[in-house]
Amino acid sequence: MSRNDTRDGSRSRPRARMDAADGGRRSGSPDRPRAARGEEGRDVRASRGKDAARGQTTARPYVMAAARIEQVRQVLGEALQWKYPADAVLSHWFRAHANAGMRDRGEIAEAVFDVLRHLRRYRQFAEIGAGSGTRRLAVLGLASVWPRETLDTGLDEHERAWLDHVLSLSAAGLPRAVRHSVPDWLDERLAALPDAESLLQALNTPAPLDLRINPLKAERDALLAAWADGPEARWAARPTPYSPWGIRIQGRPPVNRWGAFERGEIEVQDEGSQLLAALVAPRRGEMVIDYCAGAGGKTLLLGALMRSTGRLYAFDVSAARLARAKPRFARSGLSNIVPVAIAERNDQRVKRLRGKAHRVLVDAPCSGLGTLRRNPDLKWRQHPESLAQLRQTQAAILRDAAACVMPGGRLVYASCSILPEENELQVEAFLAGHPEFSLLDAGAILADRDIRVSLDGPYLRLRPDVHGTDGFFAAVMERAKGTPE
Ligand SMILES: C[S@@+](CC[C@H](N)C(=O)[O-])C[C@H]1O[C@@H](n2cnc3c(N)ncnc32)[C@H](O)[C@@H]1O
Repeated sequence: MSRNDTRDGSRSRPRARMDAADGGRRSGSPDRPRAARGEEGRDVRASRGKDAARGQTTARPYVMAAARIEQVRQVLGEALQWKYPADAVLSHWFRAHANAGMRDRGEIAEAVFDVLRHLRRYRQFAEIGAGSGTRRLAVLGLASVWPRETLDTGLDEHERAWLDHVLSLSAAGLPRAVRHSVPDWLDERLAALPDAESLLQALNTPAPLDLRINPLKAERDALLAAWADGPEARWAARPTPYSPWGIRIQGRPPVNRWGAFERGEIEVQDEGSQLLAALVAPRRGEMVIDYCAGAGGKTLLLGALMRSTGRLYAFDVSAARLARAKPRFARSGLSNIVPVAIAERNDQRVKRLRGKAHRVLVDAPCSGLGTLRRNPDLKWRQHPESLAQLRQTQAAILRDAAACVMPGGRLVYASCSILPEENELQVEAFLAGHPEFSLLDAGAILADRDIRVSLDGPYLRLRPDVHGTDGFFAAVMERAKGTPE
């Protein structure tokens, strides 16, 4: 990892969550690197549950628990500097510690992400007590991963007393921003949303792993039936509630080593992202532009919905991200995708497509705050100034992308943010300046595909507490027929 590069491709301090949308960002191209998600190992939580159910504790010698606390402390020491996304820090650490086994990686990643999720509350706890605060954070993170008996073997008697004390404290009396561990500026914004408390709680709960079948190569029921009789059965795969292509599994299996993944029959993708492609509703033979294609998460489903016909441009300013999409495109069997690395403004290839596309998707670079279940560090890495910068970028991209839509064609603006300033307010400002576009009802478009999502108004607004997906927003706009390009 170069010291100047962040996951979102920006330099130095991250400005945006560029690719947060798919359960994986970094999650195929999962949301988070495999190692960081602990995918290579057993499911730590499931395994812990089994131990607990048997009334056993995992007998690890002192040296093992002490070493693990130190490992988590080291990773936290780097991650809490906020120079890089947490998953990049973990990947880097794992590369430097190649002897760390699969279970080690899973436990370290889980403890680190737990700390990032509850950082503000844990920091209050860590203030009480002596010694390294980062070590105490590591202990709190591991307390969510290990049985207490195991953890105690790595602690001295003062630490044990401290842990007894902080674990006995009730969070009920704490201010909401501390209780749910969010910065004040974010708490203020989220407070303006309906049911803020339940949203905050859901954003702090780790997400399940969502997969998507490739409709060109697989059929969901057949795949689920095959898995029910195979080694995959332990992951309790089941259909997602809304997406006709989605499969939800419990735990973190090494999906990218499964035959179905290698054959291009499945991808990792949050159900919300899948619904977004359904909303674009591309048809066979059309010309479609995925304007911010990134590593191709949505492009893949769009291409499959077009049955690999027509032309699907995958644009992005980041050639590196498009390069990461190429193996996914190859696995998928799609032959209608044309990846193009474009310039940020005034790109000649974009200009040549003025007024020509049936559908244009803008999956905008955004704060990614709808994906906090998977990327809890984003709430500490974003700030009001970075949001202001993002808003300008989003508005500029929307304007440029809109010019490519043909009269009678559709423009879909989407983000994996839950903040109105990146969503509804962007769309309203765009519509105010572009009277040739009008808003369509997202729920009705999904209903045409037999996807029934309860929505309040014309937008697709998904929330983890209501829909069980990451937080997503999308607006569908249609360009009036007969309007000049
Ligand atoms: C949210 S991510 C896209 C995720 C992707 N659609 C997926 O499903 O995997 C936003 C993307 O916008 C790209 N981007 C940023 N500025 C852009 C611009 N001016 N034009 C096109 N793409 C841009 C970023 O490089 C990033 O890959």
